Amino acid sequence: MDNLITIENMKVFLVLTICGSAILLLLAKIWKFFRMWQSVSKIPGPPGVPILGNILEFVPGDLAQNFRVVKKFMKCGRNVKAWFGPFPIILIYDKDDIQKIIGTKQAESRGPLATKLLKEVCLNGLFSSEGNVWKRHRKIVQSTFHNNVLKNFVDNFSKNSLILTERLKTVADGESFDIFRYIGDCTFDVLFETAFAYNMDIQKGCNVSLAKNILRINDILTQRCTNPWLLNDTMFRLTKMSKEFAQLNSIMHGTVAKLIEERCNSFRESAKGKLDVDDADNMTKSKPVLLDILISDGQLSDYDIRGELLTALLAGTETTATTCCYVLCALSEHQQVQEKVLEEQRRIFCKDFLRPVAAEDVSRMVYLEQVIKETIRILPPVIFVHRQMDEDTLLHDGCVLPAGVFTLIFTYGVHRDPEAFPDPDRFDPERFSPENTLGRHPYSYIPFGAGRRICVGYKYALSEAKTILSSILRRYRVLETKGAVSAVEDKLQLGIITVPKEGVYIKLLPRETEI
Ligand code: HEM
Repeated sequence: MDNLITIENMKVFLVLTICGSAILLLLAKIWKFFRMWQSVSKIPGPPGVPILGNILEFVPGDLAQNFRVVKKFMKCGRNVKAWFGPFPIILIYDKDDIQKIIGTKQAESRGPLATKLLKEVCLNGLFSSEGNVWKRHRKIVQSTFHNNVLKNFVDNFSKNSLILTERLKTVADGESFDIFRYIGDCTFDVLFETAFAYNMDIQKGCNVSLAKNILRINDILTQRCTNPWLLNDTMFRLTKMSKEFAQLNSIMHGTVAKLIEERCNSFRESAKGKLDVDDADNMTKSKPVLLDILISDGQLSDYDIRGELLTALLAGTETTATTCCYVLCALSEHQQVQEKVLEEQRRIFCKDFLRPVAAEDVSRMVYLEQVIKETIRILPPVIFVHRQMDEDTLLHDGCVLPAGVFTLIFTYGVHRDPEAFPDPDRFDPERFSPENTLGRHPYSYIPFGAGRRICVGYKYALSEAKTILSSILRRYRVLETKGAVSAVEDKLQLGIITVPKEGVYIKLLPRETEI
């Protein structure tokens, strides 16, 4: 009997303990949510409806409309909150707060959501890794983008740009056409050659489906990132897109793994030693591609190398193509700027005006670089830099950004700050002249992000964009289109990359036909 009572008591005790712990856990969660809610509520934001918050303002699938909605939110303050049901999103535009958020050591994390979404494609690549894995990879990958390596790539940028200018002959008749398709193919060929030493020849009509796959993967990732329902794995698995994504991803991984294996075998057979990127002479002689340096470094497994190169494919093709398209669009509206770019090109190329771009030419294209910088101030190819803080952060207005909250630094808004850029809607490349750049707040211009996770490929991107644009502009004149920039701006998409779904339309004429 005594035993029975003890067992009964034990059962009751156990049930009470479990229930008590569950209640305590629930109370702790409610308390944490309440504290977060209290802090977030003090941040200005658009009025929402009870429970759903601002979710109804967004139209699923209409990324251009959603971009307009976020632009409207900017009117609420320098930092803005929006509620997606019980989940807040904080949009940060204030440059001092950005400095606190991405300029600090604890701001290395893009958070679990972004990491999870990108991991399937990018594995442990820089985009989707965190903590010590990211630190180790960043050091290695950064060395592959050394100046001694990049300067060898200009010949490749130039070779592919010349193929591009040949292709443009068929459409340069003064009629409007979508330039994105042409430049996009060029940036794919460039990346496959400079990363894998593999000639995809997408511009010549080969492997076109591979390029399409990569664009579609980016597109599906964008849809998931911007549609709260699709962020959930179970909901996503119920869609047709999920199967398509798995199929495309597996094809892309298979192709990239094969390219890596082939290059690894030939590299290891040739028994080349470790490539020292600081040794300029050796780099000029051996002309390594990104993959060679990763293999020779020996610290990353083939699996990790695959992740890094897939990341480069995703991060470094559409972004650079978009940049070039936006510049051509800006030049179509600002003819006097186009003329000034051409004057610089005449000074650099003189009598041999149509020769290929060489590495030394790129650093002399100072005004073209100003034009690129001003274009991606007004039309940034990547509009968000995403972070999730480990600790609470005090913002400039006394509000608190709670740890763990989904935080988006809205590049588009940052670049329209009249304190840093007076009359911010006006296109003026002089803003980036050496004198005018002096003293500007370091976090007021962030097309490539900032801080420890700043874009690892930004010098590569600028050098490639200058080569492509120089090759086009010396052969073709971009015809005037009034209001071209605002037409593109109106169709920018709220996605990973902003390029309008319908493309970027310009009109070209060969320069030799000009009177
Ligand atoms: C104009 C073209 C480009 C733009 C506008 C751009 C923009 C960006 C931005 C905004 C970020 C996020 C930075 C942050 O979180 O602070 C980023 C990250 C990154 N970009 Fe780029 N990018 C461009 C070209 C490239 C190219 C050509 C490559 C490589 C070939 C590349 C590779 C990467 C990688 C690997 C990261 C992740 C860095 C990390 O988390 O450590 N990007 N880029």
